[in-house]
Amino acid sequence: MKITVVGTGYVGLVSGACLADVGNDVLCLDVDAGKIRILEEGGIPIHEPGLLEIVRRNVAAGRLSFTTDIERAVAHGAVQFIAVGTPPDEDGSADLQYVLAAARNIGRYMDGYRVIVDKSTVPVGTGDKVKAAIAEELSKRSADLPFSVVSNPEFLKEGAAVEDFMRPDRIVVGAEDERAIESMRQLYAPFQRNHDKLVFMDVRSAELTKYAANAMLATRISFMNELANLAETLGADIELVRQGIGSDPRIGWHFLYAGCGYGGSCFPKDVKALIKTADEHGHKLKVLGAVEDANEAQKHVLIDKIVARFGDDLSGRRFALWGLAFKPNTDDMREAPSRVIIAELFRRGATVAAYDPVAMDETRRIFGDEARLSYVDRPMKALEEADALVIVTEWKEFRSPDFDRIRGLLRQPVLFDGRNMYDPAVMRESGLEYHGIGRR
Ligand SMILES: NC(=O)C1=CN([C@@H]2O[C@H](COP(=O)(O)OP(=O)(O)OC[C@H]3O[C@@H](n4cnc5c(N)ncnc54)[C@H](O)[C@@H]3O)[C@@H](O)[C@H]2O)C=CC1
Ligand SMILES: O=C(O)[C@H]1O[C@H](OP(=O)(O)OP(=O)(O)OC[C@H]2O[C@@H](n3ccc(=O)[nH]c3=O)[C@H](O)[C@@H]2O)[C@H](O)[C@@H](O)[C@@H]1O
Repeated sequence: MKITVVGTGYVGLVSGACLADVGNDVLCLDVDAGKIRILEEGGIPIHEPGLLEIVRRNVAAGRLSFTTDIERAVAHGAVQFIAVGTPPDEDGSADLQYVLAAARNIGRYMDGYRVIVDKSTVPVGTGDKVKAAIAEELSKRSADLPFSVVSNPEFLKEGAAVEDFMRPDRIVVGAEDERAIESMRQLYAPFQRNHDKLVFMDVRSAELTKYAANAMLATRISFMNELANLAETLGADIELVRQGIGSDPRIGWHFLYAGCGYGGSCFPKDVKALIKTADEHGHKLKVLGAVEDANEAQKHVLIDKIVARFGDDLSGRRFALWGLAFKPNTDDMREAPSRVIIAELFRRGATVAAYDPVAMDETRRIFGDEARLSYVDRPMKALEEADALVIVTEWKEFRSPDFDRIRGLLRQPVLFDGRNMYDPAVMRESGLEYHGIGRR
């Protein structure tokens, strides 16, 4: 099938590469010429495990190419995926300018039937706006061409995006005409060979399904974070509580880890956007409001612990920080808890020596020439002359460090673990003063 993907970010590039990998002829369009240049030179603009190999393989096979030429991109695909950003506007609502610009471009240049598939996360009703934008462009040039608008929200996780796209739990499709339903069935056939994963519904329900999924996951995390803080006060251990409830299949094991708050490009913005949509329609989503507040507070939990241990004035103190990205296996720093922690340490006069396997360049871009922040190329180097170690992201390489060395290198053997990576009993035996989230 000939497919165009508009937007070569996390979702667009992964979708385009994976759709090419099953034999489709995919053209990816981006307005960011810098990104297209990187792709044309054989690189990828993001860190995503497995993605570079799949991109190179399909480019070499002639099934995947890149362009900034809008007209060519619209001419190429019978199916046009829209996978552009929907960042939060000032009031928390999703900013649809990129989605609607992509839709207008399609309306401006299409020359025959097109299925326009929205993969961006968009508020309920956006399908209608996309339809209207395309129709308006068609009418401007008096073209009477048929098209269908489909909602096909994406559920991939950064850091596991290729695997998630290739082996989805479900494929949600909001489509309201037979021609579009048939196209989507054909397109996704290679991804559901062992059982039917396609869930068809109307466009509005599909749009809401995406927000419901992210909001539910964010709710679980905030719930566990609040319980962790309570457990700590009560002398209980949240990790044991997690094991005690996760085995109930009605609750399940996933997304029950307490930590120093959720970040990333989606949970924070999607929770806000859903609250805003509800507000606009006279509904107050009380639970989600609390989920958001709890998460904002949770991003300060490590700072509260540091202040309780070292005092509010941290001038002259230096902290080693392991993990900058909002989660492991990505260089994405959007809404990363590390940003709040670094800023709060600076505010109190401290300096930071940071290590992250892949997100240091991105951090440099954000903090610029900041003298109080230094970067090291190995985790242990961060510990030299540091008053304590603060772990913010649970990269695999932090799982089993040499604790004796950590104790030996730090000025004081204090460890703040924002992701509950270690067993407090083992830490005590190692002579480290351990501060986890909700541990005893
Ligand atoms: N990042 C993630 O893990 C997931 C994101 N989503 C959703 O998917 C959407 C895209 O997210 P990301 O891939 O993270 O965004 P991103 O910001 O990484 O990439 C978006 C890309 O679209 C390009 N773009 C903007 N306007 C364009 C236009 N008119 N024509 C062509 N290209 C254009 C930008 O230059 C950029 O490269 C968002 O709505 C997001 O909520 C959904 C599931 C997972
Ligand atoms: O819409 C999206 O963009 C995506 O958002 C999330 O994916 P992502 O943000 O890439 O990463 P997650 O693994 O969900 O982690 C999000 C945040 O929650 C935190 N988290 C996750 C799980 C957990 O148990 N505890 C916890 O604090 C992580 O540290 C991270 O900061 C969803 O998991 C995807 O299904 C969805 O497609």
